[in-house]
Amino acid sequence: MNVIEIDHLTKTYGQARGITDLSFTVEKGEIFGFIGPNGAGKSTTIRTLLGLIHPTSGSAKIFGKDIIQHGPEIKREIGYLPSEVFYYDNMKVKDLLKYSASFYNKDCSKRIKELAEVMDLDLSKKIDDLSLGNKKKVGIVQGLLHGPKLIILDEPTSGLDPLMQQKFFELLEQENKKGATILFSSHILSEVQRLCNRVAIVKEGKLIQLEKISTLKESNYKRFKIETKTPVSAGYFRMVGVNELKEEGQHVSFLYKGNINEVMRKIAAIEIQNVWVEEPDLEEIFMHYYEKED
Ligand SMILES: Nc1ncnc2c1ncn2[C@@H]1O[C@H](COP(=O)(O)OP(=O)(O)OP(=O)(O)O)[C@@H](O)[C@H]1O
Repeated sequence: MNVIEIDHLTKTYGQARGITDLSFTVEKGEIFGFIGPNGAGKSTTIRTLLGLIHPTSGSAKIFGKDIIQHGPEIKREIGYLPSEVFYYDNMKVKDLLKYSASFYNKDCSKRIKELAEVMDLDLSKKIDDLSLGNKKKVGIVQGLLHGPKLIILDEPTSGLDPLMQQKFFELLEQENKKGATILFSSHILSEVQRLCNRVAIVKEGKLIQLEKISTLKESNYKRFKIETKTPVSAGYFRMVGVNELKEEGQHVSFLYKGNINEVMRKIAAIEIQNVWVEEPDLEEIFMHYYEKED
């Protein structure tokens, strides 16, 4: 079952491009990554899904229901963490969270306490006195307190220290195990790689790739690092499938995509000291997509 269905969604801001003809689906139970550089259209997509802005054309469904016709009903089952959180600074954290909880027809007080404990958030403090990271934690608790079926996170980790990021990810994994579907927007690839099953890559408002993280990593490039006994002649490894070739004396490195035997034969034909074949991280693969598309 699809929790999110985006169908040829376009949003323009006057003359400015937001997103263009975007289509993809997110299945129930997925942790779905939504990656792209600044200005790619991630927030525009999310804000459209939440009914905060209206699409110029196209449509989208959440839980099988049209986002415009059934907006308020859908939103009760969504937990949303915006990229930037703004609050009435004078309020205490617990009062703000109580107020947020009042929008749902359930008692969220126990869950608020649990979440605050996990995220190490002091409920008795005034919002005004909180650091940026702690304000972010308030947003996290606010987004999760009602046990939403769909969690939408827009660049959620900015401002959180590594320990808190880890705790936050564990929390998301627990929510996912309990059945929540997660849409996780980010420009930080390592966190998407760590958390998500599938990913949509957007660039300049358009979808350029939709892939399982495992496929994205496996079916593509391998990073070769080679140490030779004597310096190799310049361009020795320049062959079809080799990218980002760096030759520095006895050290050669490149990304390779293609028939592995061909590159192995090339390596075997010279005296080598050492060789490393690694999975490139998503960052490297991602940069490559972008270069290719430019
Ligand atoms: N209110 C607005 N008015 C005009 N243009 C806008 C508005 N909001 C977004 N845009 C434009 O739409 C495009 C997509 O922006 P969006 O904020 O959706 O990208 P993003 O991928 O979320 O990037 P970021 O990570 O920087 O938030 C950009 O070119 C941006 O300048």
